[in-house]
Amino acid sequence: MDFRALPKIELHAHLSGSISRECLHEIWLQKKERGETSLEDPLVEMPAGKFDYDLDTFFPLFSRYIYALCNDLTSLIYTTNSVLEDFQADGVVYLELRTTPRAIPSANITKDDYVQTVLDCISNFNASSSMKTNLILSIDRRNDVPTALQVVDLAIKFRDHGVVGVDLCGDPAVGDVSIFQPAFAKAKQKNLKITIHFAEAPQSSTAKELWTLLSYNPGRIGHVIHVPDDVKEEIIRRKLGLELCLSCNVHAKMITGTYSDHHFGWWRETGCPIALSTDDVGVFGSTLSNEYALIAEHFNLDRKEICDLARGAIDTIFESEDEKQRLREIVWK
Ligand SMILES: CNc1ncnc2c1ncn2[C@@H]1O[C@H](COP(=O)(O)O)[C@@H](O)[C@H]1O
Repeated sequence: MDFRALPKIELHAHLSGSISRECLHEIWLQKKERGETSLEDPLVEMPAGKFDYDLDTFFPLFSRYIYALCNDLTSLIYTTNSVLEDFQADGVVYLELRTTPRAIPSANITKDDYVQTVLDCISNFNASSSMKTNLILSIDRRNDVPTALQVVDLAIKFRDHGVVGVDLCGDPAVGDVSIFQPAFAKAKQKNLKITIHFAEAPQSSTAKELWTLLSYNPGRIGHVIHVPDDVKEEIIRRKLGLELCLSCNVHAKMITGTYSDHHFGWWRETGCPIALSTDDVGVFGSTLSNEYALIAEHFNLDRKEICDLARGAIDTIFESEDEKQRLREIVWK
């Protein structure tokens, strides 16, 4: 089966984590030539073939390196366009990209400018391509309440310009998620969709945390690894959309075992819509077409089952019935 040609839906991709190493290298070369960076070459910092980032080494990669390199308007535009091109080249027909609004004071960029710039790239790309992209704004678990509310306010401000929802992401070892209640309540009240990183690591999977997150009424949840039985029952009862990221979970050792041990096998039987997703293709190196190939190989899915899986994700997109209909016509049966 040609997994690249298979029309696919990607619902869990972090913008900064989706930038290819080649793209980071190009940015670095340009800055180096202009004497604007003392950072190490991305191809040395993140060597080709190295994907074994775990949760301890993964998050600092952004705060210490990728954000330091992509720190002006030119690099934000260049990397966003490159990410969009990469998803389209991989056969993605509908993309929900997510990003954490980031102010870059050294370049005079506010969070508002950041979101506006990413949306401009998306809107230009949408106008000239068959792939449709929407944006989700992420709250980071490290945020305080005012910062989280600011993310929701930006999502409200830009909702008619391509923002469809808000996300909760970031290092699962950090933060108390119960403080975000006002932010998610406001998002819900304004009819924004909600997706949440859910039970990613044992320390972020206490009953208290998971029931608190479910009380925010997410339409989808991501990763969904360390889930106790009563919470599983509730997820199935609500038929929540599940964003499952196979290679990320294996490379980062977030699951025990390997591909064939992934909880995709368990959730598959539950009737919850599943969107196979890449999470951070720039870091973990597995495109969405490769994720489908891995699922087919390790769970023995035939062509019809793969097409059904790809089609199933349509039900859980944060978009209109018209867009769902467009996708139902182009995703293979
Ligand atoms: C293991 N998977 C994950 N779990 C939790 N948060 C993740 C993540 N992968 C990425 N991020 C979040 O997304 C940011 C980078 O993209 P943006 O700058 O927002 O575009 C990271 O800093 C992290 O907060």
